[in-house]
Amino acid sequence: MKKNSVMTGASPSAEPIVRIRGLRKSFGSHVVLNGIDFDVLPSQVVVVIGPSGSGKSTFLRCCNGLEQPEGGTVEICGRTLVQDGRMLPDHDLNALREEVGMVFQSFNLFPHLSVLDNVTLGPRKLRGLSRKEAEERAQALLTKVGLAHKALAMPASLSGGQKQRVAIARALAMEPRVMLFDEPTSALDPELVGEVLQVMKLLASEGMTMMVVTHEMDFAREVGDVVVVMDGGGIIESGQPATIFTNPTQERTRSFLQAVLTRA
Ligand SMILES: Nc1ncnc2c1ncn2[C@@H]1O[C@H](COP(=O)(O)OP(=O)(O)OP(=O)(O)O)[C@@H](O)[C@H]1O
Repeated sequence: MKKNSVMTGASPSAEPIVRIRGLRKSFGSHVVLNGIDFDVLPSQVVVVIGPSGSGKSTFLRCCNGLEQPEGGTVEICGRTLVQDGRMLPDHDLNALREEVGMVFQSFNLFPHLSVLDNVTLGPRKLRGLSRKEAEERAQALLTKVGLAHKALAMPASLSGGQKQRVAIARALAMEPRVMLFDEPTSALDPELVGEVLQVMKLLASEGMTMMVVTHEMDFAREVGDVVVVMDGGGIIESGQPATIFTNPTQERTRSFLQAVLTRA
């Protein structure tokens, strides 16, 4: 079900959950982010698209402190993660990171732990939940992602789509305020993409605040409240999917969309 802006509560006057100002990041002399300003409002689904190498993943990784920017500010839930390129000290950084769930292209499950233990580890170790509490929460989340029957399985026995759904359950177990998805379906065989997108659509319909880097244009069009187009280290335009996909203001957006949609 596609949300509307009333259901999302994402009114322009709402306080942003993620607030980014002047974000700059380089690798050596290569400027990857050239001063990004952006807000993510509660319950918004922001889909970040753009050509390969345009800085999408780096942008996302700066939003939970996985990359250290040289300049600019990132605030999560009103607390400062990075200011003028300086990160929070480790202890505070870890606490703030718990507000931000991240799902990677490559799943990153712990291979030596069962599905259930993958999902309970964070809440037990970082949130101090008892095993019983953590397992109850994990079972509910595994049910939500359609994998209750795999609780005792090991990651190696799962398909890529199942691994990614476990990774989503694991991130949700920390009860994050915002979920970041970095190309969550790019490593999957085409027939497994749908089951992961379905879970993401469910989260969106429940009002989860999400930032999603993806090459899945149908997802961007159907589920995104805002589509952000990156190119050359900056946001070249952003807006509602209907506008971005039918009437982009930038020629670069038009040619990018033409290229990916023709390829699909
Ligand atoms: N750790 C790193 N060290 C050096 N260069 C890097 C590093 N991470 C990213 N880059 C470079 O930064 C640029 C942006 O990379 P990024 O992964 O953010 O782009 P992207 O838009 O997500 O690309 P893709 O769609 O191909 O994943 C690329 O040129 C990449 O090679």
